[in-house]
Order: sequence, then structure tokens, then C-alpha cells
Amino acid sequence: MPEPWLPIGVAALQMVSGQKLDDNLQSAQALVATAAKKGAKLAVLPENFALFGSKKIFTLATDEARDGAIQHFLSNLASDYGITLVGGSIPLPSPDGRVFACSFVYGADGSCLGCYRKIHLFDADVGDAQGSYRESDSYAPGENILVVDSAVGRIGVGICYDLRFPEMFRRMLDQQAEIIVLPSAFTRSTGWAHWLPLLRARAIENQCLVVAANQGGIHDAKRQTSGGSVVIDSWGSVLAEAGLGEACVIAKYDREEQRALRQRMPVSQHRRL
Ligand SMILES: O=C(O)CNC(=O)[C@H](CS)NC(=O)CCC(=O)C(=O)O
Repeated sequence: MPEPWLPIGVAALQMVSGQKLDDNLQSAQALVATAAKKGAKLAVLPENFALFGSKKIFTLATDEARDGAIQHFLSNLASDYGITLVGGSIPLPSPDGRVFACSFVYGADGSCLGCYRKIHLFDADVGDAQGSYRESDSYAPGENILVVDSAVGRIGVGICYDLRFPEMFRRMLDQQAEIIVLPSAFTRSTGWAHWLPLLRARAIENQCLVVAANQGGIHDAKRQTSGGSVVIDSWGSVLAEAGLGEACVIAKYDREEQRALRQRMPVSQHRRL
């Protein structure tokens, strides 16, 4: 790694994914291309970027386990554009007949650096048009956190509802994570109330860069997501933020500044619990 570190571009890619796989992949490709063209070296896709709100996740998961088509697509995107890529989430079969929400991380050479399976599942009544969410009807929970080294720094991966469980990100800090990425599909009601303060808290308390890529739009009559994809630095400042709709949100990650902050205020050395 070059020393001193020059600030590098990082991108949160916001989508309004629908039920057509090919359309969603095309949008993802265009957004990654835009991010790369604007100089980003890290790009994060949202949760369920490839297929949203569809029962077809089960056939997609079976197909994916057989041929790995979306994983190849992501790997090729990463190497074609020379960018570290976090593949939002895609479904893969779990042994009990449900699926895991899997987030793959690819290096800029297309190599797979790791796969995170969403741990916390969204079974909640939030009082929006959809009413209640029972993610665990279709999804099985993962068990392990993921922290991986990449060309842009050490990355911890969480997905969406995981954001509400700070102990998970603390464990990433125990493994010296520098960047938290959070592919998401936050609901509009909970997102507008909680998304930004929770993200800023995770950034501040762990002194990490946060790159949070959300779905942001109307998916069908009942399902609206909250957008507001964002890049937050390790001081908690919002560096760049989307509204609703497709967006490529880019900001500079200054790793030297983060190191200096961690020296001036060594929070992780002050822990007593
Ligand atoms: O259902 C799909 O198609 C895609 N998956 C999701 O949207 C997931 C599971 S329902 N959403 C969340 O985890 C929202 C969490 C959230 O909104 C909060 O914590 O407030």
C-alpha cells in the first residue's frame, strides 16, 4: 500500500430495483461504470439489487448456486472497471429450504475477497402500507461477521437491519475494520426516522468510514424504500448524500485523516467492557 495514503473515491450506488433481473443488472452495471468514471475505487450496491420484491428469489438462488451467473457478473464488473465492489446482496440456498442474503466482496482484479450472510432478519411491524415484514419466512440468518482486507482498506460488511445492532460493528472494530459498508433496503417510515442517525453513530463510535447504499423509490403499491444513500467519514460528517431514485454518491476517503483521528482520540484503547 502506498504511504502516505492519498484520498480515494468511494461510491454508494442507489437503485430502485424491480422484478426484472436483466433490467436490474443493467442498471447496476451503468452505476458501477459511472462510479469508476468519476474515479471511485470502491463501489457498494444495495441489498437485493438484482431482484427486489419477487418470489423468484428461490429460483434465482438455485440457479445462482448452480452457475454463479451473478457472481461472475460482479467479478467481471470489478475487474473491467478496476474497482473494489461490494455486491449488495443476492440470494443463495440455505440447507433448510430458505435462502441466505449474501453480500460478496470483489477485489479490483475480480477475485472474491469474501462473502457475508445477513445475520439479523427484519421481522417487524412498522405501520407502513406493507404493514409487517417477516424476512425470516424466506431468509435464513447467517452466523459470522465478515471483515476483509482490500486495496482501499479493511472492510466490514453489514446488511440493512444489521445497522440496528451496534455490537456487530464493535466486533468489526475488534478486527481493525476501517470501512463499514451497508447494502440496504430500508423502509420509508423507518428509514426517514432512523437511517441517518444510526449510520452516523456507527461511523462516530467506531471511527470508521461508512458507505451505505440503499434502495430508494417506489417498488410496488406497498413497498417504498427510503433512499438517502450516503458516505460518512470517521468523524461522522456526511460527505455526500442522495435523495430518491437511482444515484451514484461519491466522496473522498481520507485514510490518513482517519488514522490521525484514531491517534488523537484512541477510543478503541479506552474500552473497559
Ligand atoms: O424484502 C425485500 O425484497 C428485500 N429485503 C429487505 O427489504 C430487507 C428485509 S425485509 N429490509 C430490511 O432489512 C429493512 C430494515 C429496516 O427498514 C429497518 O431496520 O428499519
